[in-house]
Amino acid sequence: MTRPHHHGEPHAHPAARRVRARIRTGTGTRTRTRPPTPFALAAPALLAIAFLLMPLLGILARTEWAELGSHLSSEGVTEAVKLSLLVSFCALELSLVLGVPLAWLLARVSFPGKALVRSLVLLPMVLPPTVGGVALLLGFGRRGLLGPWLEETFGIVLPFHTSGAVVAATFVAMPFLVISLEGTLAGLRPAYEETAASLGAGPLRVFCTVTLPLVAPGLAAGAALTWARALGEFGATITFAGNLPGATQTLPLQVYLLLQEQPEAATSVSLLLLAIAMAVLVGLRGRWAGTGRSRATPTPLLDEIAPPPGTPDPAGTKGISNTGGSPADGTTANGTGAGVSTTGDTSSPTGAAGPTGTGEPSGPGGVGGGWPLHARVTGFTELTLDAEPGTTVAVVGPNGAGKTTLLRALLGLTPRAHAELLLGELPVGSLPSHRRGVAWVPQDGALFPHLTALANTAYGLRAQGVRRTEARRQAQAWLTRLGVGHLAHRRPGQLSGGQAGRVALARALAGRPRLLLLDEPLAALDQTTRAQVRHTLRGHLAGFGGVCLLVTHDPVEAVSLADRVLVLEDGRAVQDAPPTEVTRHPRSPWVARMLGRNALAGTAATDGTLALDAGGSLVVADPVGEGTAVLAVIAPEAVALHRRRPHGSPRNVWPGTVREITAVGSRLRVLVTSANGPDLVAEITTEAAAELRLADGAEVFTSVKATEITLVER
Ligand SMILES: Nc1ncnc2c1ncn2[C@@H]1O[C@H](COP(=O)(O)OP(=O)(O)OP(=O)(O)O)[C@@H](O)[C@H]1O
Repeated sequence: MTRPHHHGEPHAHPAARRVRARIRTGTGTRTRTRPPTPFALAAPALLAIAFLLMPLLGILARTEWAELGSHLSSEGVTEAVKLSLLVSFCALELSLVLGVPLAWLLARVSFPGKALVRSLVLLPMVLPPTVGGVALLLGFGRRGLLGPWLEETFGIVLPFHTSGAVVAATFVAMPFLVISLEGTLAGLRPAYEETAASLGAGPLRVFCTVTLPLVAPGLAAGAALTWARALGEFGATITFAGNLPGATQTLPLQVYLLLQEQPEAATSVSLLLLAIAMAVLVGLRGRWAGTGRSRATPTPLLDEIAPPPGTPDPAGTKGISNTGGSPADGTTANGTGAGVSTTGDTSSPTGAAGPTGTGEPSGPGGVGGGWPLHARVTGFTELTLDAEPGTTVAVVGPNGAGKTTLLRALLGLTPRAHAELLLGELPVGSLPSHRRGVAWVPQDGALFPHLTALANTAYGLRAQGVRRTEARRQAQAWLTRLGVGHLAHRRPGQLSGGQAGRVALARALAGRPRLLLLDEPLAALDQTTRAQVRHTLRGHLAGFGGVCLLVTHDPVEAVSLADRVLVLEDGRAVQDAPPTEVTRHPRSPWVARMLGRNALAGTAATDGTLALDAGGSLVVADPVGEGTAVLAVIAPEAVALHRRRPHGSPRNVWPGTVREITAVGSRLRVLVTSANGPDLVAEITTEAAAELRLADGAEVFTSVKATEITLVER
């Protein structure tokens, strides 16, 4: 073998060996040769490391280890330690109280001057702390802007008081918390919070039960860093709060003092602060600035099979993950509440109780007790939609047609379209999303990763004020009904995609919505599984008493699950009809093709033929009025293929080339493109294909009988 080998060459240059990186891959470890590091970069980089290391080594070298104990236990130092702990923890608390809402504001709310506010947050990080101290004096000092008012109204004098040290430490340390948390919040998938709102949770509840637990690891990292920074604060403290033993003389100030009187003791205290700072940094391992790290990997919805090996951990358990958060149970907040309210409530989705009034999962025909839908949507998507209770409407259309925009408009989650929405007698279009009673199951389910399947399912009921035990009982019943009752205590990360999908559906239905929005519930499934799950889903939808809108790209799903198919194109409804009607008379080339039909757009000509928009003409059996714009729909089975030009009755015949052959069950679909005629898909038997010796690139003729062409007015 002549290939140069990389392992263990006896004569390889050591430097060359050094620059080889071992790369871990899914299948093992392989070596790759990196370009050598330029000396001009490596040398100053090493110098920088030495520069940073030297002072630390200095402390270690000069520490009198034998005296360390006595230095650290001296009265002044222990007093300073206590004070430092008090000040740093108070500063952390204040930073949390003020900084968490500020981070949320920066991450979630658009307002003018946001960039300026962000700069203001960052300012204490770059400002010399002594300048910060001066600024604090001028703001909160006795002769500052706010100082006299604080003193007169509350009797608070910050300088020379421990509270002053807390203010100084908060001023310099809080930015670390805000920046860290803002990054984590910005990386959180909005689907979790949006789904929580669609289940009836108000913004504060969503923040406390979904947002905070999901960003807990990022928050903890930011808090640790903030605390460490507050503990080490010196410049602003001494300038603003003074150096008063027992009141404001914290550890860093003590170090400064000791340096003049007792340098060895100063070294010992410095070592203590250094050890604490190092411990915090090692504990965080660079996690604090982790923008976007708290993303949980979405799980495919309604997938019956386990995710394939190598699928990223759905719980997002690596790095700063969502699962590391405190297990805030979505069912613990909120007190007694309204329970299941019934009539007259125009603002709460709890009006949608089941006919039994118990909110118990009911059999087919009864979850919502019947909520007809009337929606008038304006904006990017423009349409009017009316549907009787229990109707499932499949929303189909090409990419970018406005399907998601329609769903988000009905949820009140997009400024791009507005929906006047009437559910039963209730106008909900002007209500915030959590008060509409519109449940949404996004494509990946968006189960809250920090809650069990049971708590996920109970979430909507709890948000609507149902008591904890009752909510859990109903949630368990829903899970059981959807065949996942035995998985109630598992977290989403421990569920297969299909199981997670069922839980997501149970969660949406348990919240007793008046309108159910499903976004491609079967998209992630393989064909066989899809058929099984479609059957199950049909059963569950039959039991839903509201209207269900189901976005799909799958024609079989649209036709088999829905009572109506709404075809969207460019934000407009081009057809809204029962599946049989859409299949027989598709009103747009796109939907015809989606349903496996050939669709040729054209205009009726004087001689009874059809002038095709793409060029050429078509002989039809039943001509329509001259000038009428129509769509000629041709089933693939009606397209015949020939090796030689067919003779005989007047037929539509075009020469073409075979471009693609795909198997559909036991038959073959053949795409034939033509320079002088339309591109057509023909469906033929495998025997016929063999007889014609069809292969990619084969020259053939396509023919269509005039009687096989259905004309649909456009
Ligand atoms: N936030 C946004 N700002 C501006 N344009 C947007 C925004 N979201 C979507 N669009 C645009 O609006 C149109 C409709 O988008 P929408 O997501 O509703 O389509 P869709 O039918 O759901 O498509 P797909 O099948 O690809 O999911 C697209 O042209 C899209 O580029």
